[in-house]
Amino acid sequence: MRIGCPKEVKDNEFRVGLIPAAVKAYVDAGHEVVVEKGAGVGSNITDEEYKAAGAKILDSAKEVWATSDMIVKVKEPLPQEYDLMRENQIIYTYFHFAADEELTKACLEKKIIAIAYETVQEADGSLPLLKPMSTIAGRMACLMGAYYLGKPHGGMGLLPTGVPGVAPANILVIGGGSVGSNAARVGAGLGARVTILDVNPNALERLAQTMPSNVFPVFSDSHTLEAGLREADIVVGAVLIPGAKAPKLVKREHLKMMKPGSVIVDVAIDQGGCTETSKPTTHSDPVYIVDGVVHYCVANMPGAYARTATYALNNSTILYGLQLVKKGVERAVKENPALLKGLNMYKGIITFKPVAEAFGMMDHYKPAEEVIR
Ligand SMILES: NC(=O)C1=CN([C@@H]2O[C@H](COP(=O)(O)OP(=O)(O)OC[C@H]3O[C@@H](n4cnc5c(N)ncnc54)[C@H](O)[C@@H]3O)[C@@H](O)[C@H]2O)C=CC1
Ligand SMILES: CC(=O)C(=O)O
Ligand SMILES: [Mg+2]
Repeated sequence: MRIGCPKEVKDNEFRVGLIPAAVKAYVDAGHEVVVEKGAGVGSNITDEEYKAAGAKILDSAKEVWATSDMIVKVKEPLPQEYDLMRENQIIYTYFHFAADEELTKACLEKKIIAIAYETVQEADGSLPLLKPMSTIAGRMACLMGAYYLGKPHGGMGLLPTGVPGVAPANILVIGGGSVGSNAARVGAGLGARVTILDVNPNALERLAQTMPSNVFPVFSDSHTLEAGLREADIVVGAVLIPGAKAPKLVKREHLKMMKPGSVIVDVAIDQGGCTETSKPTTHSDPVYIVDGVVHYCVANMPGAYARTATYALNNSTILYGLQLVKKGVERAVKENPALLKGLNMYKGIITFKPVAEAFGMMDHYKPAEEVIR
């Protein structure tokens, strides 16, 4: 198989789909790897390092897309990449289809095979290809919140650590999975009082056992959410129903109950966001204000810490990527139920139900098990 890695095109996206060690692993398995010139620069990886690992460097994204059987990326294809996708091409990347109807329709029309990192799911419910980036975005969330609490950045002017004689911030984290637990830990490290909400009793139990004493795991319902929003200086949106549009838990009317100059960091924005007033923003223009509340909704947060993120991502993607190329996509997903869950689209058919449901496109849906026999 020929594996291609184009340079990312999203705003301030410095990650790259392959590291040199991953290139070497594919080459050692008997495959060919092509990398777009300069694709690794944002993660401090040179073309020479890719060449030394066995890759061929191509001058343009067009050549990479045109000649590869499998594309390995980080972010979803953007509109300028839609015409580069080819029928039957495997695209192995984050898609977050349920938040993006235009992307869903473009990929269906192009009849690609979409293996979405974010829905590859092991039997224990874990999301091994989302987790490394959730860890990074979670660790960033309270730092971003802290920054935007600063008066020059639109916030109320509260230093989250507090100082002797003045109380620290209250932080509300909605969702206690990978993003939420990492956000809570960093928030606690800053010295804030952290409340973390979840609906899963097992998640609450795990948090209660592992979190520092200034983190309070609480069951999430309309009352605890409202109480948390009223007292919060920073809110972190970290809920997920895998592959589905995020539930809009924070409503427009909630903003009026919140403190003026408080900050919402809606990490769940890549699945549409868990706040009614959230819309995706970029690293170049990360925040906007609604009803006095600062909204930070960057959909590719880990792109800012690309060196760490690229390596963390590859540590997980290579295991499943090798299965795809060694066995071919059909046999690989048949033999590995975790990868089957990652199959979101197969040659013009949606194979992941929450995506079809998000856009009323059930007529384009067939279960993955039926499509791959
Ligand atoms: N913006 C960005 O750059 C990034 C965004 N993300 C996104 O962050 C989101 C969270 O990801 P993870 O933490 O990995 O997911 P996860 O599956 O580890 O955790 C989600 C948690 O939300 C909880 N939950 C579901 N419904 C809830 C409700 N109604 N109230 C309270 N809790 C609820 C679940 O029980 C679960 O514990 C995802 O949308 C993910 O794609 C992840 C990385 C980067
Ligand atoms: C998960 C995701 O959307 C990201 O890392 O950018
Ligand atoms: Mg998008």
